[in-house]
Amino acid sequence: MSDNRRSRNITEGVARAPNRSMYYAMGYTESDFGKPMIGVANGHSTITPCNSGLQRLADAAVEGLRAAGANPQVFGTPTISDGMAMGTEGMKYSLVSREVISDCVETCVGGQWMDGVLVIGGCDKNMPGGMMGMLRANVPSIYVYGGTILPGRYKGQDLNIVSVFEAVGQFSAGKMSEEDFCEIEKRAIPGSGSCGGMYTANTMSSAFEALGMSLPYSSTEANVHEEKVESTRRAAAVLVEAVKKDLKPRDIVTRESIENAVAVIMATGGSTNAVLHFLAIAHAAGVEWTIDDFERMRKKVPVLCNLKPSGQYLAVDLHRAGGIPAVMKELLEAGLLHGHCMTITGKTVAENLADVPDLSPDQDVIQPVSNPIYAQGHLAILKGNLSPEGCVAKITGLKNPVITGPARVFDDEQSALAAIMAGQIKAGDVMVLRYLGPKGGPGMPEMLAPTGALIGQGLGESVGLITDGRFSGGTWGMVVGHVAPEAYEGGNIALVQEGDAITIDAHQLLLQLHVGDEELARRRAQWKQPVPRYTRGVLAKFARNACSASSGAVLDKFD
Ligand SMILES: CC[C@H](C)C(=O)C(=O)O
Ligand SMILES: [Mg+2]
Repeated sequence: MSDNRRSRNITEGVARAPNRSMYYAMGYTESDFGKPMIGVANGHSTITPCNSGLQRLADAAVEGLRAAGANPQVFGTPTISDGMAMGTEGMKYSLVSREVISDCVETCVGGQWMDGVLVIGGCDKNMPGGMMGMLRANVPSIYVYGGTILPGRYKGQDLNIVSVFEAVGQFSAGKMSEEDFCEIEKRAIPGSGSCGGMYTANTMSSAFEALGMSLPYSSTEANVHEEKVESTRRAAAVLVEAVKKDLKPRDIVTRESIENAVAVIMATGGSTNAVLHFLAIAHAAGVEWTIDDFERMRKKVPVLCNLKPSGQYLAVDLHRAGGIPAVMKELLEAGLLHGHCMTITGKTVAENLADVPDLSPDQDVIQPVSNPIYAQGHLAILKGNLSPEGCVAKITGLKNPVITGPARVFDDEQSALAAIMAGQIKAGDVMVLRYLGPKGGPGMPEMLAPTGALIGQGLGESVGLITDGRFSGGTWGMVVGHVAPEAYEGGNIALVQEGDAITIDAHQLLLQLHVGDEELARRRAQWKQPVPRYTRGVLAKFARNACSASSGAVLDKFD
């Protein structure tokens, strides 16, 4: 703690008297100035069930920091709810909130000259935003995930948020009664906690545990369970030890620990958003990492976990089966993790995993590496004339891994969803949803509403969908996101016309528009960049400063 704000020596200490006086107003006593000042970034919010159960975790963090001899300084971080914003104009603020949260953490830690920070978050963007802020501030930090939600129940079936999105398609296709549709809506979300499948929130929390920035087992605990409160108290004590050792985030987040995180993302079948967020996290950490690194990792890491959206189980089932340590132990023993990487516990990955038991034969959530669900990872980077910078698709478990079909072009999400609901999209079509990228959306919204409706209508395996927007972690099927360059920047996706033939090829990792270069040149000569949808405020700032999705859609990429 090289901070003369707390020293009493007569030269530096005197000048800091006004700073210290402010602390006395907060109940500090003179002896407190010898203790570390540690921030608690509290994501509690009654905006969404993902964050409505965080206050008791913030309280536990404060108790744990005080008990470990530190001064806790609580500040708030905002959130929006992806589930509530999905399919509305509000979803354009989702990725923007990642930047707002990272700026908030960086600003408070830097502005208050904190010695460490414990960040608590729940909904999707809270995790990457918090991690980016911790890496920019680079004081000893720990991430505390708010915890996953328990399943809802109806007619003997587990329910979660994606059940409702898919019910929209089922009901619109006449495959579900109105009574069932209404009951599923009311029962799917039983209380506080983040969306229960291996969707974006659980993907990022699990990845942070593998990265070494969260406590072992903590990423799959349920928000409502007491163990979540207990692990938060432990996280506070671990952080105070890290402050004493000056163990900083950039000592932990390295190219090799990011490989560990991506290996776990592949093994658990995680969200496509992890590609965008880990490009941004690597940028914040100053670590060299490109979109092609995901393809390198996909080829060598198998899918081991049977988890929703395309699998059977939820994060609470993964926790019961051994959690992320059980997955990491399988990968480490197969030589697919770097065991020497340092973690926030002060131990290496291998040391943290030393006492993890073997997989129980009584569970079928986690497969051994010797008998994986899929031999290679599911998150693939596709390229071709529609996305020369690379784009993202989940390619495992597809009945039709190659589709060539006529383009059905939409310049906004709402008209695409309306066409699906009206039965105007047929098997074999390739939907093109564009002007939804970081700049064009703006804000690169997630497309769970149309992809969920396609699944519900039974078209998930026969209709392709490509977009310069993003997908929710609940999306699966023949879908390709993060197409770059985006339409607003004049990418070839902007030149697609209704009926053009498009191929999505999961074997060749190809996204190709079958239109000749001369015709494309003719169309480009006639193309004009549309007027920006927002000219003031956060969406205008994001649109002006966001870089390509193929580099993480960050706002501070100036090189
Ligand atoms: C499942 C949907 C969830 C709300 C989400 O947005 C994500 O996982 O990205
Ligand atoms: Mg989301």
